[in-house]
Amino acid sequence: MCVPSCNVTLLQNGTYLRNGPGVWEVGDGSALGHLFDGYATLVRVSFRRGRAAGAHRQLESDAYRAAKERGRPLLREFAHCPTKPASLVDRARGVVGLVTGRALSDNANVAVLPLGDGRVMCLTETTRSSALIDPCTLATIGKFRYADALGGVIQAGHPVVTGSEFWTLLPDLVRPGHRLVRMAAGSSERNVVGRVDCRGGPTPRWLHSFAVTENYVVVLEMPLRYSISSMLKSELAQFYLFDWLPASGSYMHVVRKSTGKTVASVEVPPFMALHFINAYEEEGEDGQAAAVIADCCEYYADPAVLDALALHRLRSPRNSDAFPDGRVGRFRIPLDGSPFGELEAALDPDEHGRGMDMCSINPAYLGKEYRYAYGCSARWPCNFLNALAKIDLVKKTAKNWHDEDGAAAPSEPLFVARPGATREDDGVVISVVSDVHGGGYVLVLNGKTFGEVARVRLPYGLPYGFHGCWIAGKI
Ligand SMILES: CC(=O)/C=C/C=C(C)/C=C/C1=C(C)CCCC1(C)C
Ligand SMILES: CC(/C=C/C=O)=C\C=C\C=O
Ligand SMILES: [Fe+2]
Repeated sequence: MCVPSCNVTLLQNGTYLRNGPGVWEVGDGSALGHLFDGYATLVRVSFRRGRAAGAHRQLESDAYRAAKERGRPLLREFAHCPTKPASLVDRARGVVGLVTGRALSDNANVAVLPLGDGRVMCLTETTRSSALIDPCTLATIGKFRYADALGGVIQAGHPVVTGSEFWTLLPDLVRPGHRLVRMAAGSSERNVVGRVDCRGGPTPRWLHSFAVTENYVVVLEMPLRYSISSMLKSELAQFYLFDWLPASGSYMHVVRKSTGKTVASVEVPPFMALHFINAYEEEGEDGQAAAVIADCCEYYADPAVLDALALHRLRSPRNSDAFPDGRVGRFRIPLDGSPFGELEAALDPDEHGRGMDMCSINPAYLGKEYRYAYGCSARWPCNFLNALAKIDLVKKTAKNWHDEDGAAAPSEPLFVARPGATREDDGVVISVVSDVHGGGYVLVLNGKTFGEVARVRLPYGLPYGFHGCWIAGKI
């Protein structure tokens, strides 16, 4: 569906793409109940010669098609289990569905990623969700078929994609750990680079994202572990598919990209994080990397954020059920064999406000020492993130943006650098804002001042989305 073009002043031509959940009801009101479960809705906003034009379209996953046909969700989503098996045969079928991944949803609503070779991939955390889309029409082209025999049913929600390569982690549900894999642009074959073993328990940890530096991959182990019994019994565990087991410890691992060897594995204070922001190497006096610094959006070691994103909580009166506090959690992981790492707030959370998640950075600083991050925050107690923040990690300050009535929900602010820029914050920040009246607009902020460059009002509101990307030039 197309929206009318609007006059805007912009710094370059290109296309903003965003993925996220958009449809929670199928059939006669049969509904999914969690933000993470909505069937994927893609959004495109193309900027050309100072004008913007947009479109949105549903991603045609098997899960979405089957739910529409049968009038109810049939596959296991993040927070949804289809009907409980009534007999032993049903249970055995469930186990086969799990081992093959066929019982798990392919609703690719988390990320949309240009692979650097013209292909654009959408995915969620099931391997079978990986799909290719046409960035222009937003049509679903088909499944992304990996040309390798790595198998496995689960993958990280956030591969790290540069212009030339794709890194991801494949959780191993049998021997708790993650395989680190790499795929070159233009190829569909993933190669195993190494493996990280999970510490302290029989099941792997949940990992939505990981971080990279120039030479290393940083893998988190928080106390949220896959519940194998939830999978086998087709029941929800304490936190959907996961159990919170703080006694099993929290760890951070660092793997060298060139060898796949784990060079550090340290215990850290308990934490809860979905998203890394960035990571980089800190030099010692000898000029060699002495530590890895990894920043994430951290919820004070409280998994309650997962429940806070249930739809009944998001639809409750705004000021009850306030969204859990968050901070920029900064890990320092020593590379000298010390057994412990540190975790502290990178700045006083009062600077950005309550809540902090969905960050982006200037992509040229991926894996390098950086200064600025842009994220969603909560200026006032609210059951959703209702503001945007530009964080200065050197001065430890933040600039904030919020809609006039303070109640709109702006999605992940995506930083787009100005071509030829030399300053880290020289560019714009794009966010799609859903307002409380059911409408919305595309917001463009100045990356440096965080002042408004443009608002492009949409003829209808769009749901809150997850992660986006920028494709420069014409697609
Ligand atoms: C949006 C976000 O932070 C996390 C999303 C995670 C998802 C959608 C995980 C999905 C899964 C399924 C779709 C099937 C069962 C396995 C699991 C990995 C939980
Ligand atoms: C943390 C979050 C949304 C918060 C909104 O208030 C969404 C996480 C999405 C993961 O991809
Ligand atoms: Fe995410």
